[in-house]
Amino acid sequence: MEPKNKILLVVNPISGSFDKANLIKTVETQLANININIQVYETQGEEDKIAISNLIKEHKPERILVAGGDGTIQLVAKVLKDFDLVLGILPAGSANGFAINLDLPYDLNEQIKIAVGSKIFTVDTLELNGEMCLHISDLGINAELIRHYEHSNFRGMFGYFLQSFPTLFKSNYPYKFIIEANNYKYVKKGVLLAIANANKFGTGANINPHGKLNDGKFEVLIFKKLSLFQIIKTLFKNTKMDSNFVEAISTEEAIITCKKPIAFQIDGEFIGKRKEVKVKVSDKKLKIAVSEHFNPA
Ligand SMILES: Nc1ncnc2c1ncn2[C@@H]1O[C@H](COP(=O)(O)OP(=O)(O)OP(=O)(O)O)[C@@H](O)[C@H]1O
Repeated sequence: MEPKNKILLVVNPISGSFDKANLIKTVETQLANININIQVYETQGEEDKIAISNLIKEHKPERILVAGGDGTIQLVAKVLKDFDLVLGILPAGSANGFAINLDLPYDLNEQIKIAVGSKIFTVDTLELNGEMCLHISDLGINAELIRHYEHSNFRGMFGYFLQSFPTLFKSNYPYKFIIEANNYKYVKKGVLLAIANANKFGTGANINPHGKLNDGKFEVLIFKKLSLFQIIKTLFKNTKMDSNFVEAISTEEAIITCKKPIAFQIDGEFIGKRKEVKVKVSDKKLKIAVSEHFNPA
């Protein structure tokens, strides 16, 4: 019998430091069992957007699956701005911060079932200086850390830890941020300013308890000081944030400025140093396949 559907699977071969051959085989086998044919595209690290876009135009898949980390999900999400297609996610990055917010299971077979399933969740996307952001971006110490990490040979969570020590010593924190939002000008000092569409970092830490992926808003979070105790508490999923440590501004639009250029990252990808970031909720939404039990609380 002719396979009834076609699915495009976009795989990042280097994300999360593991070989994707087994993953691809498992997806192929499981979907062949339900008569779905897949086409695999392995990212190259350049010109991927145009290649994926051309594959969609040529083969007209009914759904896109992505196996990679936040950077790969974001890459595919950018392409999907031009197509009305649902995205299924097979988390295969080092931190998988965005997937954690969607409560996807750890088991690959379960993930595949969900990725081709019928429950769809529509999420907001943000525009930061015109660039798409799905999850969390920041200015300051975490972006600095990602910059060092990208220049190192380590991938995976361990890389973050190794890089954190030189980063902390080299940074010029605290920074002074001016945030124009809700018809108000806030002047704040902090080590890190995060722009959060979602509420959880890749560690599972709930840094933004008020964040909802589909509320038409985002939060600007100012982390005031580098407190080892607070950082450890945050990493262990503490949901009550101490206002001496972090402050949140909820808004639909914001202009963030600082006197000197500060390290800036979007969804885990280092962008460069910036003095101004303009943020707004985009009118482009993203449709994602989620578990039947998913509740966007
Ligand atoms: N074939 C390739 N060779 C080298 N780099 C690649 C290739 N394909 C994609 N990339 C790079 O991979 C990065 C995206 O990785 P991604 O964020 O998905 O994984 P990760 O960093 O392991 O996970 P996470 O973001 O969840 O921590 C991008 O910088 C992209 O340029």
